[in-house]
Amino acid sequence: MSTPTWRRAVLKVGSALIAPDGNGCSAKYLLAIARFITQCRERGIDIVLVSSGSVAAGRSHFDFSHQSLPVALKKAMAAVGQNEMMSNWSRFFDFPCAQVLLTHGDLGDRERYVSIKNTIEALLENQILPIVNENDTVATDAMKVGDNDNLAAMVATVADADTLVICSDVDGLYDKDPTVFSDAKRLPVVEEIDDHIFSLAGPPRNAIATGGMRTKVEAAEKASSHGIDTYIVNGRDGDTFEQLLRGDNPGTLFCKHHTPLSNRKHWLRHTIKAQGAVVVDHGAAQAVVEDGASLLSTGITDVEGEFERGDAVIIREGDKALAKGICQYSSWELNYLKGRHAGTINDTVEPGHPDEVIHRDNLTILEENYS
Ligand SMILES: Nc1ncnc2c1ncn2[C@@H]1O[C@H](COP(=O)(O)OP(=O)(O)O)[C@@H](O)[C@H]1O
Ligand SMILES: N[C@@H](CCC(=O)OP(=O)(O)O)C(=O)O
Repeated sequence: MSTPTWRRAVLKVGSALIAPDGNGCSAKYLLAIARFITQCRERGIDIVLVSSGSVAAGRSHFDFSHQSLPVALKKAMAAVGQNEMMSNWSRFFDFPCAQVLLTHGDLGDRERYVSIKNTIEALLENQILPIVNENDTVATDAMKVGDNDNLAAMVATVADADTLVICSDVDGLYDKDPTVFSDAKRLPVVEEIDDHIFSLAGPPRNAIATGGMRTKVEAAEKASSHGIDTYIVNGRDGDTFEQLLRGDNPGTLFCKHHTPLSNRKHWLRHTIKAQGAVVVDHGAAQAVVEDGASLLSTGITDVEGEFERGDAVIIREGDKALAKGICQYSSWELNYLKGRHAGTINDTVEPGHPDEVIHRDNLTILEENYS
């Protein structure tokens, strides 16, 4: 029996595969995907499924035909459709499925992140298939991921997967949108995701889809920097899964980085959202980026936005975002402390509170080519 060399994979299935006609739940493409999931499990590969389709599944219960959906109605569709999407999946498996609904707010909070990690681990240990979606009912603009490609990459990180497979309605990333240009060519392998790769990725053409190719490349960037190989494949073509099971690449493979970021640095960089910024002078910028130092109050020239102790902020020099980290002081405290000598902090704000505004262990560099 041939086997891909995966240990644990996250499989993302887009709305177009759940509801090829734009609403309801169909078995048309899911049968082959479910078979693939079962075959992977039989080969000892753990699978976590990230499934879109709750809005499309719930759409048929509402008398609404306009193109643009009011937010409350979309959430209502997701609430009723989530149930149907879950039972649609369950009927293909003779093992139990678990519903896991997440928001960016959950993944961005370290305590909840660890709780999600432990829950997924416990489900997998007990041969239960976790089926993840965004919790659309509660997700607001401030706390949502917004698309399931990026959510799948975050789930791959939290689940400690080595492979992410994004199943869509195209064969992979092309040099231009193949649904518009008949001469578009597929890129079988992407070694490095740079601005050129992002420039190829366009929006979706399908009214029920959310992200298009752009969010898939964003997901691949998040995953590969965590040491996770990412495939974009065509979930409409049953042969895709035969090829994957043989260890072949039927779509586009985005290769993992060989020196991935640690779990914590990756979470800081790709999961937690910055609530504000601290602007620093040249000396502080050099110390943080080149010498790996913590950020002290002396080098801070300005504070932007309102944030609490423990929030993530961007460290900027002028317009350049240099780093992101967890700030040990609130914005109002920093407005008082900026430019002051670090040694005075304990006395002026709170005795015993650390001198570092952002400790180097809680900081990730965004601008590697600083000079
Ligand atoms: N360079 C590209 N290569 C492939 N597809 C592209 C590209 N640019 C834009 N697209 C569009 O992205 C779509 C896939 O994204 P989307 O519709 O959001 O799928 P899903 O519902 O699976 O998330 C394709 O059908 C295609 O129209
Ligand atoms: N959470 C939404 C899915 C959002 C989404 O990213 O959809 P898609 O672009 O089809 O993967 C739903 O279940 O309908």
